[in-house]
Amino acid sequence: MTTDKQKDPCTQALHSLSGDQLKFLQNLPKAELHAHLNGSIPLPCLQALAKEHPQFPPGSLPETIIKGLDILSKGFVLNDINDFFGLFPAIYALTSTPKVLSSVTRDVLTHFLEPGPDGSPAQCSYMELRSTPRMTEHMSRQQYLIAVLDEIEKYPANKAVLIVSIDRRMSLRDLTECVDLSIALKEVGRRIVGIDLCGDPLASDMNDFRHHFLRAKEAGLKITLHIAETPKNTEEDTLTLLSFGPSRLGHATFLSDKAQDIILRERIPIEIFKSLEEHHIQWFLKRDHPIAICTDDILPFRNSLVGEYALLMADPPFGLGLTENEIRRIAEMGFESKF
Ligand SMILES: CNc1ncnc2c1ncn2[C@@H]1O[C@H](COP(=O)(O)O)[C@@H](O)[C@H]1O
Repeated sequence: MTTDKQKDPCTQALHSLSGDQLKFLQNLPKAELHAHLNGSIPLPCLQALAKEHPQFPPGSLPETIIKGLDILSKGFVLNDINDFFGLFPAIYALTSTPKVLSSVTRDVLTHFLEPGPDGSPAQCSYMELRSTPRMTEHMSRQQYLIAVLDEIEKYPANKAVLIVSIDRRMSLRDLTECVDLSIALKEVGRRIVGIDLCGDPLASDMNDFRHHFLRAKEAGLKITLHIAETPKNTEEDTLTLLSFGPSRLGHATFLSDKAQDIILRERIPIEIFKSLEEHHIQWFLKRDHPIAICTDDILPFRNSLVGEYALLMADPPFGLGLTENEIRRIAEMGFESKF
């Protein structure tokens, strides 16, 4: 019988490595450029939070949270992107106050930037954490951003920075507020380096968002965009997003020839998650195009940055069987693509 754990591609790849190979990957300096805060909370931290949540005394957890935690603890399998977005209301119900948000931000930064509980080296030495400012009954979007920034800024600037995510499902009013806040906080010296576009890949007409992304760019913020994430994303949508002048792209999986030409010509680095998108990593590598290996959401996907690198190193069928030199070069590309 195979367990869920054995089926997970990162775990399989890690298990297939020799001790020396694992050590090489653990000690390799790595940058994490694409991790969503609420998708990156280590599962045990979220479970502990549900147990001792100030808002939910024992026995009073709402059904949606219980169900969401159950799916996350069994391991989520990505078949339909809408099932994926359906997981977040349960997580959000647990991270709706500034205090809890600070605590989960600390947990995420600890997971990535501090040595592991078994004494293994930190997953990475530089992290661009991203998150969508969320207004709840307990906090404004500004309070949200300040809670996250206060934790990030406990680390030196060469270790941790924030990218503000804009959700494609946002109203223009909320989008305006998020961009205004990002610019204002950057201007007073807070550590926001860029703006991201995320959320349901098919929502909204991106022509309506262009003006706000250009405003952010003019204020010195870099732009990264989730782009061509599903086969249903149209060429028109992809070309509209490319017209924003992004400095990096997330996923970029289902590209038309025209979009590919622009991305290759402008050498726009791609943030890649191999466990999800095995087929196209080789395509970019063959063309010597800059990529950055990232985790995206370790909470539902049960991956890790070292696990993603193990997928590069492990021999087929568990990985791509790349050499140490090739992997070292890929890790360097991550640092070269930082904001
Ligand atoms: C699988 N790939 C993906 N594609 C698009 N958007 C994604 C995503 N993974 C995560 N998010 C976005 O990040 C939010 C959670 O983190 P924050 O609340 O911002 O910290 C999700 O609600 C979703 O909008």
